[in-house]
Amino acid sequence: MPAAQPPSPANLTPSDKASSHPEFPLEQQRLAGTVAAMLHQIDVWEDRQRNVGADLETSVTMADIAEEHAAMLSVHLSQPYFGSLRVRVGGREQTLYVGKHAFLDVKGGAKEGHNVVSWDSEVGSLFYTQSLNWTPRRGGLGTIRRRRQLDVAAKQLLRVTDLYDDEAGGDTGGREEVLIRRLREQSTAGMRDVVETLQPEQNEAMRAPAGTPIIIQGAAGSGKTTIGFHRLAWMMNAERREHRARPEACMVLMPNKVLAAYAARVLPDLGIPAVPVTTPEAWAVGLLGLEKLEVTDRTLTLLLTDHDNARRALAWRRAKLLGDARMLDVVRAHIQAKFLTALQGQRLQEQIEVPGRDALTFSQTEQELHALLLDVFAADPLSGYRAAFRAAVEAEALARLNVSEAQSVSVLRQLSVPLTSLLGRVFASTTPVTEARRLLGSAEALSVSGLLNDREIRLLLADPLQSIPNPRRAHADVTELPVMLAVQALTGGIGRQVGRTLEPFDHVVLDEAQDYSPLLYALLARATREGHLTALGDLNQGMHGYKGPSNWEAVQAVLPGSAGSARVLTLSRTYRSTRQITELGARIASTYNRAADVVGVDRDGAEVQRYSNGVEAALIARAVKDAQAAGHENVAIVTRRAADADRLSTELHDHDTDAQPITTQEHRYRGGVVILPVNLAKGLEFSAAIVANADADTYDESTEYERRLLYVSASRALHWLGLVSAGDLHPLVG
Ligand SMILES: Nc1ncnc2c1ncn2[C@@H]1O[C@H](COP(=O)(O)OP(=O)(O)OP(=O)(O)O)[C@@H](O)[C@H]1O
Repeated sequence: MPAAQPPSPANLTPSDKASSHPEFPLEQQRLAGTVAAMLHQIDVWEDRQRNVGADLETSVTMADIAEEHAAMLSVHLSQPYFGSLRVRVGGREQTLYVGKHAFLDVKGGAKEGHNVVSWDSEVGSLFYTQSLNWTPRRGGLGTIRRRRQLDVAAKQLLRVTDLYDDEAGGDTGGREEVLIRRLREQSTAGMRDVVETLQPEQNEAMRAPAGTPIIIQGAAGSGKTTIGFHRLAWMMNAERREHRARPEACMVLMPNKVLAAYAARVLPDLGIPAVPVTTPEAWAVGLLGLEKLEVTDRTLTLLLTDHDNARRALAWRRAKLLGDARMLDVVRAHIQAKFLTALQGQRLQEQIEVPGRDALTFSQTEQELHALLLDVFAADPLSGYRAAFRAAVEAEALARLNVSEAQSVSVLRQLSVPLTSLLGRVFASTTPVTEARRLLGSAEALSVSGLLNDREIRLLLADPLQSIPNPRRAHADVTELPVMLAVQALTGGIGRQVGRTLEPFDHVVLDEAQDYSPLLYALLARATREGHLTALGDLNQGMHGYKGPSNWEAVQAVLPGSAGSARVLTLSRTYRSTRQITELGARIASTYNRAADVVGVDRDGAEVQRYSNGVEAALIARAVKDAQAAGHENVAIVTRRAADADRLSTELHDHDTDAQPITTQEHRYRGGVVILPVNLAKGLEFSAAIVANADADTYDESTEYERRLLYVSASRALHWLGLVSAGDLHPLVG
């Protein structure tokens, strides 16, 4: 059944029956008034003659700031708002308009002004909740009388939909109607914002008190990633006060670079284009200063290729233990012992010249240095032991020599060389990669903390991955990377590089959070302001249980919060796909996940199309044509492996089908017809998806991991899904 061209603001016109709402003309008038008020304000800001201050410099600054305001507001002229709220406070009724950007209509005045409140303000939240009462800041009781969605595009009102109306008996069902209209739209080449249709439970998760670490748990398509980005934007609002975050001081971590680039496209729409988006591995190797390091996942290779169950179990348990949060203290105890040993026999004695004073000597005995280092360990500095020890010795010198502030620069310069050489003797041999491996290869080093029992130490010393080759280049395995990062964090520091110093991130968002170890969480918590980590994940979708936490409690335990301890918030509905696609996905997921019963938005679509028993490339080409004939431009062909995608993209040429391959992390998704392996498709979504090789040979039915991959492949489509096999289709989807 070919899908009709789904409606979108672009192809809706006011002549639709939507304009039949009795207040449509009134709202139209109001919109014209708001646009005029905004235009007037933009003119005022752009008029450099008006923005004059006491002197030239102040005038230039004022004019620049005004121009910046004008530029920010101009972006929102075409859609000043998307909804309104009729509220009653203290016996007075008022209508508030809600948009993506706040606007204060100075000229219009408080009464008939065309003000717009921002979606991420406290008042804006009232548009999304289910509750009908609230306590305004000034006290008293506020009541919601009406919630109204206003579809606006290109300064035109397209549709008026009441979501709740006191006078019409309360809930109108309009919220679901608006949501379904939105979900019928075609996919784009980037993640979209959902500011206009945020659902109540998503709104609540997004607005969990700032300063509280949160873990958003939800099934595939429940909007976790989307909500994580919205929370980040919400964190930038001035109303968050001391918790307010700066875009450039935040970080988003996505599981691969293709997804990172796809998701980052939502940032400008949310008004936060400057947020860095990267992957945990890229961030880790960058911090280690080893950008060329190849990151492997040899445990995964072993789990997929080795049939010796005992060895597989050993590899799994060892990887789990490497990511255990206790490893931070294991590393800590080991390197502290190492540095204290290296300090033995060291002392410092230096002649210092200070003009106008007799020759001075600054000296530190081994015992004194030892005491300073213990103080540094106790302070647990963000900058790491090395920098903090240097600062401690310098502070000691300035205090002992009792020099003026002006003289201190010269004193520190004279101390610099001998101090660097002392630091070299104590810390130099500790590079994160070698030290982590030294620790993991020594029973003695592993036992220093007293945290690991003999069985655990033996497990870490074992090498179940022996048979899996290592690359020729310098490499690190994903399972050992967090231990290396722990060495780095404690010795050289961890956080956001600002010039030559490290500062904590204002806020960090971690996607696919079920695939990262508690140790990584402990390190991220260290690198970030307290309580400012948002993790998005689904324990049921875990592809890499050996790397991830066994439960969210293990993560909560290592995430301190300044405004409350870590909370797990669950999103219960899924939004991505039509009923037909959601049902097929649920069938696959139910084979490994008893909690697979997710509630999807009930949206009807095309039947799932099946193509089998023929020439593979010809069948895929036919599926692509069918998807396009059904009106879908963004079509993905999902393969099991990158090599299949490369081969098929060539073979498809013989069938007049051009599919762009996305087979490495360096490729970017730009829309159109693409062909990509399932590991790079995770997190992406397309109007139509075609699962290539959807058969039991490719996705081994007896292996849970393979069934999980089949689920990921089959759950990428919004509207149209095709399943292809040269032979019979996989029993789970046939
Ligand atoms: N409130 C909403 N309004 C409109 N669309 C929504 C809403 N919430 C989610 N969506 C849409 O649902 C789809 C899935 O969202 P998203 O990718 O954030 O989910 P996810 O939980 O991270 O999925 P996965 O686990 O598969 O990565 C996207 O197309 C998103 O735009």
